[in-house]
Amino acid sequence: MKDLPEEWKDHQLTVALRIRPLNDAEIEEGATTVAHKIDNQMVVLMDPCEDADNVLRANRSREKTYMFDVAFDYAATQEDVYVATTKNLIDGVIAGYNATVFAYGPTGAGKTYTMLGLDSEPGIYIRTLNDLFTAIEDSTEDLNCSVYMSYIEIYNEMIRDLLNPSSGYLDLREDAKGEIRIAGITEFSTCNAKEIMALLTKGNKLRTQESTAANKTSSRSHAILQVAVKQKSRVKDINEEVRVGKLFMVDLAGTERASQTQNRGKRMKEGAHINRSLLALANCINALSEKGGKGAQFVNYRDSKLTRLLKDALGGNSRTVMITHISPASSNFEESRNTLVYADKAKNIRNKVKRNLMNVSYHLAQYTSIISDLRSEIDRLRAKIDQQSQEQQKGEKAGICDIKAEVQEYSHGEMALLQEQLLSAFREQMEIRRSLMELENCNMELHIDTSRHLLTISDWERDRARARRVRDEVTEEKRDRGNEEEQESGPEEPQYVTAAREEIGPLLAEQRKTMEQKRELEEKLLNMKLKSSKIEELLPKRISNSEQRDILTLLCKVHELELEKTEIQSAVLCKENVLRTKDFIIQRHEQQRTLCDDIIHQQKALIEDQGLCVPEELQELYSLYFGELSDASVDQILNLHTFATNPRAACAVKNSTPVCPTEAVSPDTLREIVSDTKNISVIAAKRRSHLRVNDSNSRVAGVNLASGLKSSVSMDSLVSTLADESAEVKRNPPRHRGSSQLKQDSKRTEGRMELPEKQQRKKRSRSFEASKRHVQKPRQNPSRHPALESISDNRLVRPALNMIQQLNDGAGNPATPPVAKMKNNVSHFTGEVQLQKLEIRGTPPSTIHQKHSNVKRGQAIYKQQRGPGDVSYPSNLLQQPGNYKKSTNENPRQKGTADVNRMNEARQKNKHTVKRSYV
Ligand SMILES: Nc1ncnc2c1ncn2[C@@H]1O[C@H](COP(=O)(O)OP(=O)(O)OP(=O)(O)O)[C@@H](O)[C@H]1O
Repeated sequence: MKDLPEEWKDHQLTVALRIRPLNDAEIEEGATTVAHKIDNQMVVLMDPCEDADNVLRANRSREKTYMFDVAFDYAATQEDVYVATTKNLIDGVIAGYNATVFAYGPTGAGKTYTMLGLDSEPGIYIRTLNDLFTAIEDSTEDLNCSVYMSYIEIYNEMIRDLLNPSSGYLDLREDAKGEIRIAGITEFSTCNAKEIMALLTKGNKLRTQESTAANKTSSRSHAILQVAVKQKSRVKDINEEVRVGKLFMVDLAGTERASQTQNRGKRMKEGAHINRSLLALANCINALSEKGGKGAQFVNYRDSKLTRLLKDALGGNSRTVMITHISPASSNFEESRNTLVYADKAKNIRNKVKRNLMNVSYHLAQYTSIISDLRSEIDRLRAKIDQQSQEQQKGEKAGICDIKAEVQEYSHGEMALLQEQLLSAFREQMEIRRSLMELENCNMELHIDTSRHLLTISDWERDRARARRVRDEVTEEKRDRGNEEEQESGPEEPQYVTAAREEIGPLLAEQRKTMEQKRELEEKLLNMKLKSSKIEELLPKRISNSEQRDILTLLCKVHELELEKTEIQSAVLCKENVLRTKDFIIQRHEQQRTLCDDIIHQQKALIEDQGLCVPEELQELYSLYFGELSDASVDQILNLHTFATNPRAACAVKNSTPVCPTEAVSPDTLREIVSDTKNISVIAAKRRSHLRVNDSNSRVAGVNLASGLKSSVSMDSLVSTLADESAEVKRNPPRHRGSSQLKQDSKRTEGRMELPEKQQRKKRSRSFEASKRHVQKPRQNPSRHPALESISDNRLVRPALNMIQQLNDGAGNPATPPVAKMKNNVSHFTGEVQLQKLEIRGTPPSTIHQKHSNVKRGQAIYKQQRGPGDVSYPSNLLQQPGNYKKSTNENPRQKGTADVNRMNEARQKNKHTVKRSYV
């Protein structure tokens, strides 16, 4: 599958600037040109108030230069703008990436002109669609491609389908993956550019446009044209990959000042909505530019439907181009300056773009049903084979004449036809099963969404009830004191709760729809099963020769292999879930640990600044902490972890076997690892000695260190399993060993590794490696599990088809008995499946334990520092731990992010202090 260059994926928002020509009204009012393009990237904006005769040029600073990715002025044609901004997004969309182009700027600055254009000068919409279809036609890849188009407008914060206006106002919904969707939107599937143009024209006629003083054809809404290119392989397969690239083209309404547009009544209300949503957009741009797309600055997309819809385009998975528009006129100086400031900020936004590859995902519960179906199918086929063999034996006794007749009756061609029919019935069944699973997935997502909304509402209701209770109590008290005051009304329902209430209805309707579709598919599956059993009945009643029996056996085998594959996929899915959870835990621990580190560093600086004397026990903890958390120690532990997860390297060390230089772990690395192993043993021994000291001496501040160090004990056991040498270190805790001693130990180990008496183990280790290498195929997509990667190579029906192909090929070739060849294939295939099983391994929990122990230790030190001493801490420092433990009133959906944000913010605030003291 064709991929795009790396720079495409880590993408900085492309910002273009277009200065339109002065219009008649501006010329009439005597406006001068204040915005000039200097070169292809630079523009200058001059303040019209500047006095040209002032030789000292006191206002010089008001002449401001801006740099953009590309700049156009009145001389630029529509084609120039399209080629420089949008044309090169098309390849990406076809390759399965998202892209967005949006026109931004004040009213009358030329946004609609750029996006839609005129009949004689078509804009970006039409040019892009034309080129998109041409590119699809020219594509040489063997893919089934379909193009879907939708066109909506956001008018007064309401979404209207421009291709199906009768559908009323539509709702926004966030799916389980956090993607924003428009519920009930009409997506037209088209196969030619003409059709899509007709749809576009139809939609444009429906877009809300009015005349204002600033623009005769002012767009009163934001229009979003979405084109999705969906491609899948022509070969049907349960592991089939679907590639979906989406292109959003957005023509925003323009910012406007009531004085400038002279709007009243309805127009003014529209203007207020437009300004509000554009303000939300500007806020998002501000927040995103400050964090450069990476930091922890909270970006509030929820403030308007526009920002919710543009969430991916601004801060997510999309390559985005912003075409900013300004008027060159002096009368529009203020608008132009504001627009340029935002456009300048937007340049800092960074997006990570990833290909939208949807491996047809399977729901876990569905696996169970498929597995049991396949099992019963196998049992049935086996029973049939047994029965046929018995009958054959009887038949042999009955007489050879009957068999001959049957053989003639079922000629070779007929048998092949029956096989083909059986296999295609089986394929169709798998297809239906896949659709069923997709529906099940979809249903599950809808269910999760509904539950989440219900949770949001119930949380809010609970908070409101609590607030009401408190208010009632206060009112009661006031009344008792004779203070009769007007009763306050309760808090207003927040927007996200109202949105949740609104979204529940459509979600339930959607669920009913998917259930109905599921029922229909189940019926179809039942019919398919009946059909295949009828085909089987057509097979010869009595197996007349071994070839026929082998064909049945092979059919059985195909089912068995399918079953194994399904089981493997199911296991992978489970494992991925577990890994995802582990990742999350690690991430949380990492953040907590960093926070603890910062606090400890600050507290230590404070103690040192104030010249306080630290209890010996705390001092010991400090040295242990700084020693262990130094980068070197962590690297060693990580190395050890890598090493421990590599069975071959572990085996080599255990057996002191030299490793072949061509193999994955070089002797150097191995030596380092052995030395690391020993260093870690030393650390572990130190820990134990501290543990003993703490057990006997302390419990002073109620710090249960033992619990914090539990994981280090498990680390010890890991070390002892890996290297025999560590046992020696354990018996004799090397408290006084220096680094030179460690080096000697390491050399000794090296020497031992050269000993020849472990030849046999070495051989075993090599043969294991050979089998492993066979499994380790190059990874196409690093985000996928390697096992899944290799499974997708073994397509469902391909082995069966190959076998039949071989049967046909080998028919006329006496040198290659077809069935024997097929058997070979089957056993090879079975071997592959077994090796795939070997590939699926869990992640040893040592990483999590290690991080967990670091966090615990950080917390222990923190507690000791905060103990009953009389040190006065700065208030921001005292707030931190409380902050991240405290439960918040935020929307539960945002709670996790809010916690993380708070922690990062706290870290950010304290960073420079830490640097001053320690770096
Ligand atoms: N580059 C250009 N060359 C020639 N005419 C232009 C150019 N840009 C804009 N115009 C003209 O200026 C007028 C206003 O442009 P347009 O309607 O595109 O503005 P807009 O930014 O979309 O405004 P609004 O936000 O109010 O919808 C139109 O008559 C348009 O034809």
